[in-house]
This record gives sequence, structure tokens and C-alpha cells, in this order.
Amino acid sequence: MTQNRAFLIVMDSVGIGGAPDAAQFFNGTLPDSGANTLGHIAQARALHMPHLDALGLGAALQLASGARAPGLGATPQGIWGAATEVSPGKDTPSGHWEIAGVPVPWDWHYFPDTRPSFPPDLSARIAQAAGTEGILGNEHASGTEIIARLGAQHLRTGWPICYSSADSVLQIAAHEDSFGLQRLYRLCQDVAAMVHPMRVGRVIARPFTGAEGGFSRTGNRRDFAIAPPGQTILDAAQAAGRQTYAVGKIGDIFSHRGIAQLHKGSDAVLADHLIRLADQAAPGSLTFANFVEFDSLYGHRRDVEGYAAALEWFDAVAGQVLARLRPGDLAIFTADHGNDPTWPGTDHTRERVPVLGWGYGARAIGQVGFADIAASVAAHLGLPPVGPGKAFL
Ligand SMILES: O=P(O)(O)O[C@H]1O[C@H](CO)[C@@H](O)[C@H]1O
Ligand SMILES: [Mn+2]
Ligand SMILES: [Mn+2]
Repeated sequence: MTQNRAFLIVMDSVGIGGAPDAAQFFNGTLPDSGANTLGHIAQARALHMPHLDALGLGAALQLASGARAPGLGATPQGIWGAATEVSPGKDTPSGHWEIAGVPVPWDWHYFPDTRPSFPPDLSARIAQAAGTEGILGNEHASGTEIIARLGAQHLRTGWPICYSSADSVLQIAAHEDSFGLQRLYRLCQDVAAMVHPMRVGRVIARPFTGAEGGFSRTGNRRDFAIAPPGQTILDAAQAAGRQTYAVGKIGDIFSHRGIAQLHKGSDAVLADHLIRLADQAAPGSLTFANFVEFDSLYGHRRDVEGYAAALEWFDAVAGQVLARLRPGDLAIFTADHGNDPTWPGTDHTRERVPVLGWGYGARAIGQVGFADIAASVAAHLGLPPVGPGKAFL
């Protein structure tokens, strides 16, 4: 058995523009054509990201979209290229599944951006499952905005706040103390059983605390996702007897399949886990990490400065990971979709993503597909081929 280790690290929503089908994806009524998460942030303020740029971040951005980024553009010393998604969704599960070797074979169901957004019989069934007279929200919304607007009414009525977005998702926000966290989880599980058959990708519990004027979401978010419809790189590694470590949202995204050890927490906590795993992960193992705060704290909130600072923070983390790698290791840094904080709306943006790697010297891989990442990781680990992609190593 090969002793080679692999580290697959997703910087959630760090797109680099240039998706050929961006015009078919929308924020409200505006198509995503021209969205460029990294490119537009770098234009707003020069980025200092020496470690990822040395692998080829600036070069990948230019390859994907033609954009040049102040502060980026070193001569690449790593594996570098840009990946294009084929799955018909710009959401987190679609991106991760395809990266893991399973392009989404169906069209997701999206709830319309109307009020009400949910069909009346579904709203009635949600209320019945909650034991309430009705539901609040029933619209597309940003999660922080809707609890500020409806949180007090939720406390008065006890009705759960239900909302959706441009993703195939049904989110339920409820107060941890008055509604109860376990009750919210049970409700989400019941609702997932109603909507998964409709091809709604996820039901997400969005617990919050506080009082009027000061509601805030807690770290107890939980996703109830459809399982990936095929063998992922995690499944393949585990089937081959390899140790698999998931860091962050990876557990939820893959319905906890193919994962031996799961580490969760804020991105700062996840960084510590990833750095430790770079030292300690078992020979032949796969570590699969997701850093979500680019997306959840800055992209959806359209916070350019916060996003820029998170990128620079993460670059230093990447430097600490890379410093711990050894011969036989492969590390790939990539992303699952875009979330351009300069773009109108609050939803993801359809974009290409960077593919940056350590372990094979300087290697220009050009334009690749998301699924080529799984194929490459499988080849590196000496596993049978995974998914429809082609290895670029
Ligand atoms: O605005 P919040 O609640 O963070 O929701 C965002 O997070 C969801 C899951 O990624 C997306 O569908 C988007 O709606
Ligand atoms: Mn995502
Ligand atoms: Mn998101």
C-alpha cells in the first residue's frame, strides 16, 4: 500500500470568475456573468497571500477569467490551474460532490423567489411537524437579516422562521431557548424527509439566541443533506482501508459517509486541526477540509474587507500546513463555487475555482474539471479510479 497522503482543502466560495455558463445563474434577476470573487476583492484592495500565490493563485485567476489581481501573480511553483463545474447548481453540495468525483446527475428543486416561496401544503406540513399554527418567513432571505426582522415575532408566536435562497435549500431559524435546539433538529429532520424526495438538497437548522435588537446565530447550525448519488473519494479511500479525516462541514456535505474522524469548530479551530493533521495524519490517509467562513461570514454578507482579511489569514494557515508536508504528500487547495462580495444580492455566484497543489513541483495543469480533482487524489493515493474525471498529476 502506498504511504502517500492527500490533503484536499476547500476554501468555501473562493471563486476566480470565468464560468462559461455564468449567464444561466442568478442573484435575483441579475445573471452571474462577470462575477469574480477573488478578482473583485483584489481590485478593491491589494491582497497579501504569499503562500497560495507562490503555488499559482494569481496565475490561476488570470487563466480562469483574464483578471489580474493587485498583490498576486508570482511565477507559479506548484500545481496550478482553474476548474470548471458541470453540475447544474452553484451550491456547496454540488461543488463538493463533483470535486469528490460525483457530478450531480439531476436538476435540484429550487423554491421560487416569491412570497410565499413554499407550496401551501408544504408550509402546512412544516407547521404541523412543528406543532404550531403556522410558519414565519416563507420567502427568500439572508439568514442574519431575517432573524433581525422576524425574531421578535418568532418569540411571541413560537412559529419557526422558514426561508430559502438561490440554493436548493429550506432553512429553519428558531430561538435556542424558547423553541429549543433539539426540537429544531427534530423538525429539520422531519422536514428533510418531506423535501428530499422533491430533490431539495438540504434542510438547514439555523438556531439563534438573544433578544430583540440583538439576535445572533449560534454555532449549532446543522445540515440535513441528501446523500451523494455515487462513490466519492471519501468512500473509495475508506473502502481501501485508508484513514479518512473530515475537517469542518465535510461531514454534513457527504451525509457522514466515508468519514472515520470528524473535526468541527470555527475556522480558527479547524486551522489548528488541519495543521496538526499535516503533522500527524496516518500514512496513506485522506484529509478533506472545508473552511466555510469566507462564504458564511463574508460572501453572503457582501463584506469585502472581511473577506479580504479572511483570505490573508487563511494564506498564513496554508503556509503552516505546507511547511509540515513531506515527500509523498499531495495538498490541493480549491473552492466549491463563488460568492462575490461586490455582487448585487446575497447568493453564491457561478465561477471557476482555483486548483493549487503542493507535491509535484511546478506543474501547469490548465483548465480542468472539478471531477479531475477526485481522479488525481485517487491516483496519488493509489486507489482505483474515482468518478468521471481525468487525473492531472
Ligand atoms: O443567509 P444564510 O442563512 O447564511 O444562508 C446562506 O447559507 C445557505 C447555505 O450555504 C445558503 O443557501 C444561503 O442562503
Ligand atoms: Mn460553499
Ligand atoms: Mn453559502
